[in-house]
Amino acid sequence: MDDNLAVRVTGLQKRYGEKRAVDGLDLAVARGEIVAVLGPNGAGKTTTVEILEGYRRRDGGDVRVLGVDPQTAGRDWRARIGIVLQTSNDLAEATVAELVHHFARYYPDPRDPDEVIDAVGLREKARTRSRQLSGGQRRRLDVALGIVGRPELLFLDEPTTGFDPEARHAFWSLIRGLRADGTTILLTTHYLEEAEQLADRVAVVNAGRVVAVDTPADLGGRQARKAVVRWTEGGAVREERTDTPAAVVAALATRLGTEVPGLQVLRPTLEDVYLGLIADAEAAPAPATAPDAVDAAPALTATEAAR
Ligand SMILES: Nc1ncnc2c1ncn2[C@@H]1O[C@H](COP(=O)(O)OP(=O)(O)OP(=O)(O)O)[C@@H](O)[C@H]1O
Repeated sequence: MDDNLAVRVTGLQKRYGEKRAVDGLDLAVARGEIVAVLGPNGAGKTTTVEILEGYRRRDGGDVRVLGVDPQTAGRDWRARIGIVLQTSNDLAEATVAELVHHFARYYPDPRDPDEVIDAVGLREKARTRSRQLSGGQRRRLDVALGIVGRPELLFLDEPTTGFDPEARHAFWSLIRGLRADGTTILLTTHYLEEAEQLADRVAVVNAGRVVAVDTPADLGGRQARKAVVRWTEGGAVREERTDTPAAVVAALATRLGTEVPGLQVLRPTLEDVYLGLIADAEAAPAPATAPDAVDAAPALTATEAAR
C-alpha cells in the first residue's frame, strides 16, 4: 500500500486538554524526498513529528511511517528511522567518539562511526567530552547520533538552530549527501533559506493543519507572481509590475542609457510567500478542509539584482 510513500498522514488530530495542537493535518512524503515543515511557533510541527516518531499518541487520524503505524511499531521499525534528539545530560562525560561508537552498536547496519564524525565536521573534537562542546558542535553531535544507524527516514527538528553560517552551510552539504544516498528527510525549520536550499517540497502548517504544500519555487503561486522593476528617473523612484522584466529593463536601458540608475528587479522571496500564506490562514475562518493553495499576493520586499 502506497509503497513509494515514506510518510502518510491523514486527518491527524492531537489535543492537549482543550487545545487542538494538531487539527486535521494531512501530509505525504515520498521515499527519497526532503520535505520541510514550516509554521509559526505553536503551529503543531513538533507535536506532529513526535507522533510520527512514535513518541506521542494521536487522538485521531491515520499515520503510516515506512508503512507502519508508529503507535504499534517495534524495534525493527525504530532501527529504520533516525531521530535527532538533544544529547542527554547523562552522557555529558562521554567523548564524541565514545558516543557515536556506542550508538552505532544499537543498529543492525550502522555507518562507520569515524566517517560519521568526519561528515558532521567533528574530527577535531572526537576526543572532547560532550559537555565541553559549543552549542553548534553539540547539535552536530546530535545529528551524528541521528544518522549513524543509516536510517531510511531521518527526522530533523530545527537542526541548525544556533549554527554559525559556515556550520549551517556544512550541514546543508551533509544533508544533500544523505539525500544522494536515498535517505528520506522530514525537517522542521524556522529558516526559510534552509527550506529553500534543502527541500524538494515545503509544507506550511498553521493552527494544526497544512495550509499549503508545494516546491519552494512554486509555493503560493510564487512563479506566477509578477516581478517589479524599480529604477530612479528624474529624482523619483519609479516602478512597473511585469511578467517580462527583462524586456522592461532592455527598454529602460535603451531609453535612459546602458546604466539605469537605481535599477532593481524584485520578486517575492519564499519568506514573503510564507508570511502571506500565514497571514491569509489567520485571517480566514477555520475551513472544513485545508485548501491546497492560497493565491492572495504577499508583499514584494525581496531584491534581486538585475543582470
Ligand atoms: N505537552 C504539552 N502539553 C500541553 N500543550 C502542549 C504540549 N506540547 C505542545 N503543546 C501546545 O500545542 C501547540 C503546538 O505545539 P508544538 O510544540 O507542536 O508547536 P511547534 O509548531 O513545534 O512550535 P515551535 O515552532 O515553537 O517549536 C502549542 O499551542 C503548544 O503550547
